[in-house]
Amino acid sequence: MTSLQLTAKEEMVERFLDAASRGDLSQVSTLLTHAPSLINQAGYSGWTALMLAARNGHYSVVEALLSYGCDRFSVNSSCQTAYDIAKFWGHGHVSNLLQGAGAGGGRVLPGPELGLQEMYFSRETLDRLSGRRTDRAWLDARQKDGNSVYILFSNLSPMVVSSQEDDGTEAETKLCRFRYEDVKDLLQKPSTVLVFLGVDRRKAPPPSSSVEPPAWFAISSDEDAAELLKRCRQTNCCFPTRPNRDLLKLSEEEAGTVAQARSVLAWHSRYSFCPTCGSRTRVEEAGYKRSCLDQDCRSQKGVHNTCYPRVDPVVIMLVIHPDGNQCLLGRKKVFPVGLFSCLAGFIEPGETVEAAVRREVEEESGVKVGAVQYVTCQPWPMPSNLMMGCLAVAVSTDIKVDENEIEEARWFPRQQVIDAVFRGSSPAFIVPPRQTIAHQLIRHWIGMTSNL
Ligand SMILES: NC(=O)C1=CN([C@@H]2O[C@H](COP(=O)(O)OP(=O)(O)OC[C@H]3O[C@@H](n4cnc5c(N)ncnc54)[C@H](OP(=O)(O)O)[C@@H]3O)[C@@H](O)[C@H]2O)C=CC1
Ligand SMILES: [Mg+2]
Ligand SMILES: [Mg+2]
Ligand SMILES: [Mg+2]
Ligand SMILES: [Zn+2]
Repeated sequence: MTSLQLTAKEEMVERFLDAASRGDLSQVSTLLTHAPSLINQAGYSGWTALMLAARNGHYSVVEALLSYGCDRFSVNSSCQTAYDIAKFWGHGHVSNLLQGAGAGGGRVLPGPELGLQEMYFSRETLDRLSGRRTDRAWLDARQKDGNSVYILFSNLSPMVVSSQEDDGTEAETKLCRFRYEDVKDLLQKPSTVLVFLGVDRRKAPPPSSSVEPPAWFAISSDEDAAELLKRCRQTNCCFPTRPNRDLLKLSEEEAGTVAQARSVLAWHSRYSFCPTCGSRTRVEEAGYKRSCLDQDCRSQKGVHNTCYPRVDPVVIMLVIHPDGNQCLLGRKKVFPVGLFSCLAGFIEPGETVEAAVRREVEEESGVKVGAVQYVTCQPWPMPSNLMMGCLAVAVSTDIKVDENEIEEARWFPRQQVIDAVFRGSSPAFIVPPRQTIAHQLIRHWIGMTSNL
């Protein structure tokens, strides 16, 4: 009798799932009225009625199942929700419905924001106007213009002001902005470095107007930091001391400006002498060139990239397990407790992006990588990296870490990664902050539904 009852129940689940899959709204409703417990039953590979209806784009069935209170967060054996499935199969109306159904509830699974987001440090609010860098008269006029904006750096940190919430927590960090009159004495000092960053795109006047949009400059000063702070009329201003953390608190717009300014200033601080002959150098082209003062130096002849700001290319990669459902993350000793991130490494001379990915992954984790796909990049001004983000597919899975670089590396199942990104109740590990390309690559992978 018991086995007969079980068979009947299994048969009912099958009919229910089949009706959802075909989009048979009346049968779905009838079955649910008689047996409400069917609603979250799963069949083959953990597929529920909601997932099957979503797979085939049956909007009204999805709507009915949601109104009956089905669990839209349940996942199949590939850790995909009905939302993932609808999105993958291009049923935008269904994925929007599933997305909207979550309003008010805590988000625990990916939403449409999982698409690649604008990368922190990459917003270009200034038009660099590189053609103007040699126009001395124009630059002089812009420097003295009362609308021009100066940002002040000490020891490669920009002066910022942090506002505080009532509860004492830090709300926002903003750049302190200065006018020509506030800094003109600093501009006279030989040790000061001045960089023209560009003109404000947000304040571009109509084409017929003769008014120019505000120009932005970065100043690096070796004056005592406490003295520099006195120039600001605001209280709570400071020069942050931990760029990797503190510079991530700026708005997207200011972060883009700081990325440009800090990278150029970091280059000035490292290249004050000619790398070719050791002579002194002269700053030219509005802070974008340093020329050797020795006329006979080889750097004066032919193409010499030592004269221009340097950028170091770095690969950063999320390595996917051959089963498609786990990714490889590692931690360095210096990371905060529990934090795991993508592996990364400097590209070596004469190396392609793909070869650097394969070499760094094998060096640091012992895992061999096959296919490599470029995804996106991020300027990382600590001091001047261009992070090239890739997805890489592993062809071996045994881990043997290089303890000089990495403390630990592990394969993390997709569901654990989802929980960590969306702060599930007890995540197995901590992901890097949203401002990092490592975070964005992880989210990108979660948003992919490669196993469907
Ligand atoms: N935005 C993000 O999400 C992330 C950014 N990063 C950044 O990427 C960069 C590279 O990552 P990392 O794992 O450290 O790189 P690597 O794995 O290549 O290891 C760095 C080490 O390699 C040596 N090295 C080789 N070539 C260079 C070079 N051109 N410049 C500097 N050092 C070199 C250095 O050794 P030695 O010092 O002994 O000479 C350095 O300590 C770091 O600056 C890091 O801040 C990393 C992860 C995430
Ligand atoms: Mg390495
Ligand atoms: Mg590394
Ligand atoms: Mg390396
Ligand atoms: Zn020289």
